[in-house]
Amino acid sequence: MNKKSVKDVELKGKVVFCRVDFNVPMKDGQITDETRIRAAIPTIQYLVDHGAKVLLASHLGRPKGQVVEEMRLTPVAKRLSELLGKDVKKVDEAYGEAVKAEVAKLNEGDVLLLENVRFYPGEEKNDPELAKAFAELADLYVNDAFGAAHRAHASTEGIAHHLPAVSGLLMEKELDVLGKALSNPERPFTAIIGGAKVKDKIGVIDNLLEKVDNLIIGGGLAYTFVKAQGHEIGQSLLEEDKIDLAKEFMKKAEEKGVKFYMPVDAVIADEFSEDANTKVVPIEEIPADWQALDIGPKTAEIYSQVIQDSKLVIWNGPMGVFEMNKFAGGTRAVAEALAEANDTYSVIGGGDSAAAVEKFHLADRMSHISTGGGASLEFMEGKALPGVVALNDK
Ligand SMILES: Nc1ncnc2c1ncn2[C@@H]1O[C@H](COP(=O)(O)OP(=O)(O)O)[C@@H](O)[C@H]1O
Ligand SMILES: O=C(OP(=O)(O)O)[C@H](O)COP(=O)(O)O
Repeated sequence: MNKKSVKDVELKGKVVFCRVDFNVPMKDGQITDETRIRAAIPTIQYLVDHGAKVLLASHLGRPKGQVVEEMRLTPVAKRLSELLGKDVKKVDEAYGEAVKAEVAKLNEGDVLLLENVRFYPGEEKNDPELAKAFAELADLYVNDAFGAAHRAHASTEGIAHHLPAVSGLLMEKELDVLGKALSNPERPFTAIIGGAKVKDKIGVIDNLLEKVDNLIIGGGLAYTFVKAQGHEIGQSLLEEDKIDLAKEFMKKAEEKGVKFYMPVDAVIADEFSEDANTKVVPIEEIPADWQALDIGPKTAEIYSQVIQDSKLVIWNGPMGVFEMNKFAGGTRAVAEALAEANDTYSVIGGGDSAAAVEKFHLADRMSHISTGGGASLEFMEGKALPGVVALNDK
């Protein structure tokens, strides 16, 4: 990588504003998957070992510029403290006089976690004033938040214009591994796109159609495409204003010779709940008051076969609502197919996809689990990541 990293700069005695991605899944105040916290440890430990005073900043969820009690980073500070084996103090703000006072008390090797940066409206707007306020806390900026590197926000991009700015070790590793996989992809090259962030991912598909041999669609995303094919989808997830775009993608796939795989059957439910009544139906037979919450077994079989026949697979987004056992079958089938495909280089991206693989105890059988979903997709599309571009060149 042509960007400076923590290894290229003097750290001793420096106050370091280190942006990490602690956007972990939570349920009832408990962290349900700590992959992203663990992934940030090497950089934090490196900073500690080299005598820096470490300020950690992250977002959690999408609080939209307001304080949302359930999105405080307090549970993360507690878990981080256990993982690091040292006290991690947490403040309830992310900049300002009170925070400065805490920073002034730090000794070399101390770690202080700031509050969720998305509690401030300026964060996502990349407000230069907020970026300056963050920068005023520190001597050096380290970006280790690969998962948020595709966002040009005050703590991921703006701040880098006010301080010396370098990458963390996780950021460096992600860019290295993904870059190598993509520079000359082995073929057949397959992308599997699922999950629920329809708006974010639908644009990515356009670019992927230029690169891949097979494109597999699953998860909540799929039903906008199913609707575009002319089928009724009942209460399933739908992005109404993306139906025309979905049609265009299917046409483009055909023109480019990209094989486009969509669900042929689905597990449907009469409500969004673990206790729902469920059945498996062909994709064109979803009743009006039911919703599709997983791909069906026939679809899972077809997808597994495509995976077996691929040399490189990038997977982003679960095939169904895997958090509920009744709707985990499709995601499990895809994960197992990847685990069993010994000749296939598998790259898993996205917090939820990583959590799913972890849940099925298949994590160590994947070639690379990226901490970034949207970020890894944008990188693989060949887009510049603003959080990386803003760092100092070597
Ligand atoms: N058919 C579906 N309907 C509604 N939600 C779904 C469906 N399939 C998957 N999901 C949800 O998508 C979420 C993950 O979406 P997303 O954040 O886009 O993935 P990732 O974090 O892997 O990038 C999961 O919480 C899952 O429950
Ligand atoms: O979870 C994240 O993205 P991902 O679900 O695409 O992996 C990152 O923390 C970025 O979060 P955002 O998509 O709310 O900007």
